[in-house]
Amino acid sequence: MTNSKLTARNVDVFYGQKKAINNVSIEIDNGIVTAFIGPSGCGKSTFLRSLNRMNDTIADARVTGEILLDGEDIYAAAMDPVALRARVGMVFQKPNPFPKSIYENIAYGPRIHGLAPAKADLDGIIESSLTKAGLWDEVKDRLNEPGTALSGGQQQRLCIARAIAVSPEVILMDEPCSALDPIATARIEELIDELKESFAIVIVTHSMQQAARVSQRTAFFHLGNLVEYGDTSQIFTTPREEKTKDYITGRYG
Ligand SMILES: Nc1ncnc2c1ncn2[C@@H]1O[C@H](COP(=O)(O)OP(=O)(O)OP(=O)(O)O)[C@@H](O)[C@H]1O
Repeated sequence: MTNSKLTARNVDVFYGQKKAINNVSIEIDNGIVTAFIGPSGCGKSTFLRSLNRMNDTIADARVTGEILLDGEDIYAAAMDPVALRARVGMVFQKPNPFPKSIYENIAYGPRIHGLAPAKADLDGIIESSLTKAGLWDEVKDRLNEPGTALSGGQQQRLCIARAIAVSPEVILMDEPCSALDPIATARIEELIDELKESFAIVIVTHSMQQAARVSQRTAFFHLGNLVEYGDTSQIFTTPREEKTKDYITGRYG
């Protein structure tokens, strides 16, 4: 019955003594885009990072509760965080290609994860990842040029191609369009819509218009709490909670 890819149960996240996420439980489904919205500082990015253990890289961050990927506890001792982050990939706010060629940006992941034993396999992964990210036609004749020489929107699509290259199951996107102009933003939004067929996608966004455009389900966070979670159309037309209503009508945030 359930199509749940990620399940969080009673998750708290602390930075030192400070609790940034309070008792969040949520199911994130396959085949759709889930948006996290809420005012600045409400914990959207913190919670997103707990879904692939990116918080492990922050010295005083601590996660309690349970997060399951296909029923498997991602915080279990047996879970390798590097392998986990290939399964649950991430795209950041600012495009961050490696200072290497377009080709090498994408080749890195498949190489370290042993996905491409021969050069032909790697070439195939590079082409298919760039194609899925909607960038192949623009870069196929310049794969040896630096990734950093691309436009901002192209760099972000390169970062999406890099995430796709290791065949993830989930892609987490933390405000992936905030550094992009409206045309590049529209291109990424179209891409997100196509990618949801193959991956569960979670996007943090400050833009309610963007959440309404790209997502099928929306989670509204406030002061570290998950206030309301439901179908995007319901959240934006008939929110159950007063706080959600205040936020979506622009009363605060
Ligand atoms: N590395 C950190 N160390 C200590 N506190 C942090 C750290 N990162 C975030 N916080 C705090 O945790 C809370 C949640 O921050 P977070 O960045 O997750 O919110 P957000 O909703 O994503 O905000 P924004 O929309 O502004 O990006 C805030 O009070 C923030 O100051």
